[in-house]
Order: sequence, then structure tokens, then C-alpha cells
Amino acid sequence: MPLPSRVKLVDVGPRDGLQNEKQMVPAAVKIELVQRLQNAGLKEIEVTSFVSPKWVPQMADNAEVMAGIARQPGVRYSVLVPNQQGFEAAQKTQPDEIVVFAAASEAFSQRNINCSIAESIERFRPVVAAARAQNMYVRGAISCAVGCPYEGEIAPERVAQVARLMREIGVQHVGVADTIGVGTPLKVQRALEAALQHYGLDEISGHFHDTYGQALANTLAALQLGVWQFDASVAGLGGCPYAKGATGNVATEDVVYLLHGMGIDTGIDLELLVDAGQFISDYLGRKSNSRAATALWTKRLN
Ligand SMILES: CC(C)(COP(=O)([O-])OP(=O)([O-])OC[C@H]1O[C@@H](n2cnc3c(N)ncnc32)[C@H](O)[C@@H]1OP(=O)([O-])[O-])[C@@H](O)C(=O)NCCC(=O)NCCSC(=O)C[C@@](C)(O)CC(=O)[O-]
Repeated sequence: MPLPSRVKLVDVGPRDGLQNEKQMVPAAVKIELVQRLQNAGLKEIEVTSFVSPKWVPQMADNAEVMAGIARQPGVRYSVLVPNQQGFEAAQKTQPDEIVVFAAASEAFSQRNINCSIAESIERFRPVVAAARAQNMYVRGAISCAVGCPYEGEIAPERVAQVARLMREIGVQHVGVADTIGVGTPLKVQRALEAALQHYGLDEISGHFHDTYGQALANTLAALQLGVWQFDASVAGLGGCPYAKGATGNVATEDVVYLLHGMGIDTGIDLELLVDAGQFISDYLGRKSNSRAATALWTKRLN
């Protein structure tokens, strides 16, 4: 399969990237981060989540952040929604897309959203129907698609099963998520192929964490299957609060560097993206997790 000539990246930094931060990041900083990402050419940004503030306090300012962003035409703004209550709050903020999130692991489903996989699908069913009735696009995330912090390795059949259930309730796109970054290229390809049994190549994305340093290799493996949509997080921010030890998503800057180096178009200005990553890293008081951003920043200083 020839590699795709263009790739769409969704920056999940404001949501996945920041949800696990111990220090509360003010809404104004999140809003500025979204602004910088869209200035850099990101066409889709996962802004926040409408989950319980008791479970994820960092996202408690969801409505404030959604109200504060300066929306640009051509940019899509998505939010995570775990249930009807979350959807009702989210819809008031007019996202373009919602993301419902299930897992290929029962244990992770319980820890993350306090219900079984089957129960989560039943919770999502009315949410998906309501969102689609309002012309919102509905993505689904399949967590632990390769490995789970509680159950270990996950068979591709379990990914296929969740993808099938998501398809049945009307979810339009699935993200195959290596939540704890244990995947290696062939395992990731098997997980993607499992989801591809129920979704087309235009309806699937890769969501890779970089805990074991495999995320770029996994991105290339996904490209080789024809997958052309990926989540990534500026400065490699992030981690899931219910996947202890898992580090952030693959850094958007690293993915852009990889893709541009291979002649694949992203529409993103890497230098402006590096600025966005530097902005949030400075705010958090630590170095960027992006190797490419660090190299480019150092080059600028010399
Ligand atoms: C799903 C629940 C809410 C179930 O949590 P629960 O405790 O079972 O919910 P409940 O329905 O029994 O309600 C309990 C309380 O929560 C409130 N509540 C209930 N729902 C909401 C809501 N939507 N927004 C605000 N409040 C809510 C509800 O009002 C009630 O409040 P109380 O009466 O006690 O004051 C909880 O488990 C939760 O919020 N989990 C979210 C965990 C999370 O955000 N994880 C990180 C995102 S997933 C991720 O990062 C993975 C991903 C997507 O990136 C892909 C990957 O890498 O794997």
C-alpha cells in the first residue's frame, strides 16, 4: 500500500495532555494553547472533556474553556463525553465533534469509567443518537487496544468486538488507542486491522502513547496500512489518570517532523507548533517531551 500523501493530525494536548496535570492549569492558559495550535495550522483540536470533576479535576473548567476559545473557520473542536450528563453539558458549548471512549479491556473500563464495556456501549447509545441528530460528528476511542495496565496483552479480536459495537450504535470513526504505549509496529498493525474489519480507512485513526519510545515506529506502521489520521499531543504532554505509569501521547512536533521528512503534507507550520509546545512547557515549568521540538528550539538559540 503506498503511503498516504497527506495526514490529518488531531492535537489532543489541551485534553489528553493536560488532564493528568497535578497543578491546576488555568482556563486562560488552555485557551491560549488552543489559539497557538490553530495558529500553527492544526485543523482539529481536542479541547476538553465533560467528565466528572471528581474523577478528573483538571477538566472541571470545560465550559469556560469552550466559551473562551476563538473559533476559526475550518477548525474542528472536539470534546470527550462519557455519558448523557456529560453530553448535556457539552452540547451547550457547541463542539463540532464528541468523542465517546470505551476500552478493549474490562478492567480498564471499570477503572476509567466505572462500568463494564457492555454498559459503556449502552450509555453511549443515546449520546451518539443525540449528537448525530444535532449534526455533531461522533468519534469513538478504543483504549488499551494493544495492552492494558491491569490485564496485560489484549488480543486483536477484542478490539474488533468493541469496534463492531461502536459501529452498531452509530459511532462514525474509531481511534485505536495504545493507552500505555506498550505497542510495537506489528501488534499495532494487528489492532488497526481488527478495527478495520468494521471501519474504513477514512474512519479510523491511531492514538499512540510513547511510554516505550515506540510511537513514531507505530505511526509509520499505521501509515503503511493506509491509516492517515492520528492523534498527537503538543510537547508530548499527557497520560491517562487511570493508566498509572503511562506517559504522554506521541509529540505532535515529532510526528510532523517525521511526516514532513517523508514528504507527507500536514498543513502544519512546525516552527509555530514548536512555539506552542514551548509556551505550555514553560507554563508547566518543564522541558518538552518532543525530541524534534527540543532540537529545533536549541538550534534557534544557537
Ligand atoms: C463516567 C463517570 C462519570 C462515571 O462515574 P460514576 O461515579 O460511576 O458516575 P455516576 O453516574 O454514578 O455519578 C456520580 C457523580 O458524578 C457526577 N457525574 C456523572 N457524570 C458526570 C459528567 N459527565 N460530568 C460531571 N459530573 C458527572 C454525578 O452528577 C454524580 O455527582 P454527585 O451526585 O455525586 O455529586 C466517571 O467514571 C468519569 O468521569 N470518568 C472519566 C475518566 C476520564 O476522564 N478518564 C480520562 C479520559 S479517557 C482517556 O484519556 C483515554 C483516551 C480517550 O485518551 C484514549 C487512550 O489513550 O486510551
